[in-house]
Amino acid sequence: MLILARGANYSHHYASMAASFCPALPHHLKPTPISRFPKVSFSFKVFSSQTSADENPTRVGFLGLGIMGSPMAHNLIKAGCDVTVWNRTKSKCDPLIDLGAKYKASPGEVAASCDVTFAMLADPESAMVVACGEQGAASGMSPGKGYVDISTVDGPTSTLINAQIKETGALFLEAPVSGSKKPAEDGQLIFLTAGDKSLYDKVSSYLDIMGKSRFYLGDVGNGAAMKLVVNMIMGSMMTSFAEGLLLGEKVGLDPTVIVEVISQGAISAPMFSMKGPSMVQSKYPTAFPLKHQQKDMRLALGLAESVSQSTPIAAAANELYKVAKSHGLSDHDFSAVIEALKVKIKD
Ligand SMILES: NC(=O)C1=CN([C@@H]2O[C@H](COP(=O)(O)OP(=O)(O)OC[C@H]3O[C@@H](n4cnc5c(N)ncnc54)[C@H](OP(=O)(O)O)[C@@H]3O)[C@@H](O)[C@H]2O)C=CC1
Ligand SMILES: O=CCCC(=O)O
Repeated sequence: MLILARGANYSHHYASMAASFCPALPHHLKPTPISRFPKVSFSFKVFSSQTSADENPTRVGFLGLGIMGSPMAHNLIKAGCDVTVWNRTKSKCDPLIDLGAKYKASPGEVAASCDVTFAMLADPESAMVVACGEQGAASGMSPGKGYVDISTVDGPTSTLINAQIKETGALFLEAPVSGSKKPAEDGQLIFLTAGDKSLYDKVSSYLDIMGKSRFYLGDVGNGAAMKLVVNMIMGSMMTSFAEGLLLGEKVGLDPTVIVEVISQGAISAPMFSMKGPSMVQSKYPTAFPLKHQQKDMRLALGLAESVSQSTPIAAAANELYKVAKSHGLSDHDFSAVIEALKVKIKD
């Protein structure tokens, strides 16, 4: 029997379910008060009252162990899941192997040895090659298995990967996340999923280990679109914030006070409060690399183009990210875009 429930009301039930097949759930994943989950959610969380440990996948693959993938895989291992990892740069697997993860030498071998495989890759190109390239995950897929791509990519890329995975008889779910390095470490990500509903149901307990909420959005492409819309807004907000800080400073205001004033008013946002103090000191410790934010602006502009939607603010913001990249700031946090506005034009 399927039970449909508003997310907030059934958090205890979810944690119990996760606990049922990931025995060593850490304290924060044990059944918790409902305050851990959003009070209002426009999505329904869906689960089956008949779900049991036996019906759930028990061997989990994880491909791509960068800033996000490493802590996400770490949380699965900490929760007692049977995790097999792969990363292009093998050394990034070592800390997880030390924690008990298994290792395979290619995405295809991971997929062949696991029931469900998650992938967290940099961009459309790497997501494609890891899923569909030689020795890619698709080469190890077969009926009964599932592939969950968490990377931020565009809808057309996701659709191509879906088609390749489906040809093997396996299921596909796109599941990009909102939330950055710290939420990934804390298991507080927001999953924006679309694709095979039965795979969504099958992996929901894993999503609940890595995240605080999840949305099922229907057909493949909707998760990617939601993620790109959110990140387009975020990228434009950051450039606007940077402009304001620099303008304020130039007219003699203390930028630290500007950050404080903003934090108390209608435009307060966690992003401004978290990143503002370090931006004021021209420090950009990387949580979300600037090159990925620029990639997301580019993909969002492509999405807008595909439906003839005007997005002039995002287009202008994208130019600043491009300038910042050309100044060698790709691997800094995306808040380093402020440096693009400090660049002096030579006489
Ligand atoms: N950081 C953040 O705050 C967030 C990021 N995202 C999105 O998540 C994804 C991952 O982000 P993040 O972890 O920050 O990025 P990182 O740059 O830290 O990690 C990228 C991963 O992709 C792998 N990779 C890159 N190119 C290739 C390739 N050609 N073949 C195989 N593997 C490749 C890297 O392997 P290697 O280690 O060998 O380089 C690494 O595992 C991106 O799509 C990003 O937009 C989403 C939400 C938040
Ligand atoms: O894609 C990156 C998102 C970063 C965030 O949501 O803080």
